[in-house]
Amino acid sequence: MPSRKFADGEVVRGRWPGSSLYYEVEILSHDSASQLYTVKYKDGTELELKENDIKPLTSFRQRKGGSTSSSPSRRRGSRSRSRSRSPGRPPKSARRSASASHQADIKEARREVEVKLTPLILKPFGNSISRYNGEPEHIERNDVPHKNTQEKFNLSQESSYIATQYSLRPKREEVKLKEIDSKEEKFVAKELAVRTFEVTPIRAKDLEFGGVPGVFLIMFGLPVFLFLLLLMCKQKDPSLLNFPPPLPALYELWETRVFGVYLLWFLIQVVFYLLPIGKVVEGTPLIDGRRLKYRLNGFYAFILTSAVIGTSLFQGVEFHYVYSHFLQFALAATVFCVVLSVYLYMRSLKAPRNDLSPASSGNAVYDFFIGRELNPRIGTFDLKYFCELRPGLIGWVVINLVMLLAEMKIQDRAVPSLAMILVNSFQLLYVVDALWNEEALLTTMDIIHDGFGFMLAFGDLVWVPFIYSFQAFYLVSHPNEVSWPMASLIIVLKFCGYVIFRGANSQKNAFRKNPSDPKLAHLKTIHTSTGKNLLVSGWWGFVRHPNYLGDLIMALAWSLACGFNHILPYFYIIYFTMLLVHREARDEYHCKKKYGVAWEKYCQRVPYRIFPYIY
Ligand SMILES: NC(=O)c1ccc[n+]([C@@H]2O[C@H](COP(=O)([O-])OP(=O)(O)OC[C@H]3O[C@@H](n4cnc5c(N)ncnc54)[C@H](OP(=O)(O)O)[C@@H]3O)[C@@H](O)[C@H]2O)c1
Ligand SMILES: CC(C)CCC[C@@H](C)[C@H]1CC[C@H]2C3=C(CC[C@]12C)[C@@]1(C)CC[C@H](O)C(C)(C)[C@@H]1CC3
Repeated sequence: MPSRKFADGEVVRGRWPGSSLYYEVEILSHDSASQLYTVKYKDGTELELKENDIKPLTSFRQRKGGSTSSSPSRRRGSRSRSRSRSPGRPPKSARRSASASHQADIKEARREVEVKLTPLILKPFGNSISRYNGEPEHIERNDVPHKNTQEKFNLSQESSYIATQYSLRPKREEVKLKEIDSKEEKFVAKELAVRTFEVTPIRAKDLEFGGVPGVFLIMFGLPVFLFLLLLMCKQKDPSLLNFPPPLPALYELWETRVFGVYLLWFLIQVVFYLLPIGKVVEGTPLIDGRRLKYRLNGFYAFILTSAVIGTSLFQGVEFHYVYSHFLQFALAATVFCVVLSVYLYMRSLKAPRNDLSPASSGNAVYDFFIGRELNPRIGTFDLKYFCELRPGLIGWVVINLVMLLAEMKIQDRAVPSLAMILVNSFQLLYVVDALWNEEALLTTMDIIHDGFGFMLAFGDLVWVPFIYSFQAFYLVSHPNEVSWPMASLIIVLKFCGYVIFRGANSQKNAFRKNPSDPKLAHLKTIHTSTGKNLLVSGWWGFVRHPNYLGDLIMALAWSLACGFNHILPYFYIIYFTMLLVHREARDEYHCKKKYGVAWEKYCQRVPYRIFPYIY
């Protein structure tokens, strides 16, 4: 008898751990001692699978959807099909009485659900794009004309029949999980009944950020607020009780030369981004199953930028110009961002529907803000991805350096103050960490969910460089002498925050990359109907957003370095708390939609969102 059933190089279907879904995999090798196959999924993930969890491709193709098997797993599969078929379909009476156009809408809606859910079935990381909490393989597809899609459907239906558990959990947890599963099925059925037509047309959606009035206010209010804050900070006594300084007229702040310098900076970053160095990776699957490619060279861009800045300093380039024209630079960046946002909105009008962001609504003002197109690209140049990490984030570090030099010049110091050194090095660490872990950006809400519009353009290109450098800007004109014991406490605080922030982010990223990573074997998970599991121990069992907690602790350390004379340097932590609390609520909303009852279970087990025992 042969000791192995599948040969190296053979393409088969392998079960995705923790789920009953099968994906195409290639057999890489077989270990005769452990009887495990090493297989490679299409997204590059390599896992070890038991023979039982591997099926030949043919076994999927030959079977028909309407199996009559009476095995428990099959019974479950067929039950689910008939269950989900009815809620996904409008009631018969409604269908009979519906007008032709309504029928067309329904067909369109079904097609949409189909298109959105297809990648969920075939790609292990596919569910992040779904706005829909359902077991996709059970959706009725009678209206789908595409042969391949039908094939995929048969395949995925088949996959749901095979419910042998590839378990990463202790056996007793299985019973609990089955309970969750059955609750989820009911939840899914209910949700389907309510939402089949609601999820499809983007116009029938809840708007975030206070809807149209909210985003209108943000778009006009934030730039004004930014200039007020910078002007206040330049005052000798920047107390909040003082009357806010008058805003200068725009033409007084406009300098074409400054705008030229800003454009030059932007172009340098474009050139660095286009350099063919660094690994190319695939992002999460899009609505149509495509995966965009991204080159990870942010860290190289940072090294090259440092070399350019170092050389310019050595050549005697006057960096003080940036400090003395700081407001002019902020205006140049704002103008650039407005032009960019208009361009993004205009081009999005021609974008195919599949390329639109799940956050877009059909309302022009709202979409201008949130971004209509999900991944606007010029050729391979990804505008959102580029702006998120390059000109603004690296610009923030350069501005901090400008402030450090300005402090030495204005305060006539031979060396920068300890406070300035702390702020500069803490924030440098933060930016380098983001660039080093660039790949993690691909799974953030910004890349997966939000479009590229005014919100991210302004956030990335104006808010980050000019507000996140605010503490360094403050220290230039408001010196703060930090004692060494105080500095030590602040360093410890920053270190604790960093450990939590990095530990949580790395743990989640590693788990999402390879759920059966042996290093994570000690962690408990909750099964979800999407095939992806949720961590319920480790950092993610402490609070539901441990990475936000770490981020906030670090932010506090940055502010503390500026002393207690004014509240201005604490603006960042106040704003950041609001941003993350709001972001957490948005993420929670999306996760609830995605994971349904499993998410509720997670919330029960991990009751606090960000701050243990507080919130
Ligand atoms: N400095 C700033 O201004 C700023 C602003 C925003 C964010 N950040 C930082 O950026 C980093 C990324 O933040 P983010 O807002 O994109 O969100 P995030 O917390 O990294 O990601 C949220 C996603 O993680 C997954 N997830 C949630 N709970 C999980 C669990 N228990 N087990 C496994 N996966 C789970 C879910 O997605 P899936 O299940 O689909 O994978 C969820 O949508 C954070 O460290 C944050 O502090 C910084
Ligand atoms: C209305 C506006 C003021 C909202 C502005 C929000 C932006 C400032 C943030 C939205 C997403 C944020 C983000 C980072 C910085 C701030 C935002 C652009 C980030 C680049 C910071 C470093 C992290 O490591 C990160 C790369 C994960 C992160 C991504 C999200």
